[in-house]
Amino acid sequence: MAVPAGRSVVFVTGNAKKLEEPEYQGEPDEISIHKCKEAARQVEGPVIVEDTCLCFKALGGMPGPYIKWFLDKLKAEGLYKLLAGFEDKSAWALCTFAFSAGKDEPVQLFRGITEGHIVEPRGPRDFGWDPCFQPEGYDKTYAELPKEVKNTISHRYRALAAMSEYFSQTNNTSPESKKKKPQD
Ligand SMILES: O=c1nc[nH]c2c1ncn2[C@H]1C[C@H](O)[C@@H](COP(=O)(O)OP(=O)(O)OP(=O)(O)O)O1
Ligand SMILES: [Mg+2]
Repeated sequence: MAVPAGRSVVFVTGNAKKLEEPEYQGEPDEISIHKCKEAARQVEGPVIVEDTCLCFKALGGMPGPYIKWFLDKLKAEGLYKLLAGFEDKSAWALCTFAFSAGKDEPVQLFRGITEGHIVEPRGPRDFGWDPCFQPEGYDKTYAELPKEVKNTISHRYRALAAMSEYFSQTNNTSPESKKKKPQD
């Protein structure tokens, strides 16, 4: 039976988790902005959120922000197999930090990208898609690289560096921090 024109359909559930569950969809920037605004609204104060995408060149950037669900269903092996029909195995990891000083304040984005290739999974399975991502210039996957190395080249490190650069500049321009700045 059709829904009469102009009437909306009410989703009835006693389970709040079902309403919370859907993750935002869209372009990575949009998702981060939305996620950050929602967090600032709920926290009613300054917030930082982060979103990570894994983008396959041959698939026009997909799975991108949907990587969590692809990984959940396909595991690292399946992500590699997804590219079986393509010669181009290149990919990039994108990390976006989003900061807002509070609800009704603008959202500032900080991005970090690491280029690489999708390979047959190698190394420990303790973090997400690390076993199937091999960063450019290395013959090891993120999972095989020591954490100290991953942490100097990763998408997240680069986004974090951009964010700390922003905050150090902001602090340097405030009169308070100028006073505290050590003499050089
Ligand atoms: O460096 C990484 N190396 C390997 N895997 C990674 C990395 N960073 C995130 N990941 C995984 C976690 C999740 O399966 C997906 C991103 O999803 P993403 O929405 O950003 O994270 P999430 O939903 O787990 O946490 P949040 O509550 O902050 O959204 O990629
Ligand atoms: Mg998420």
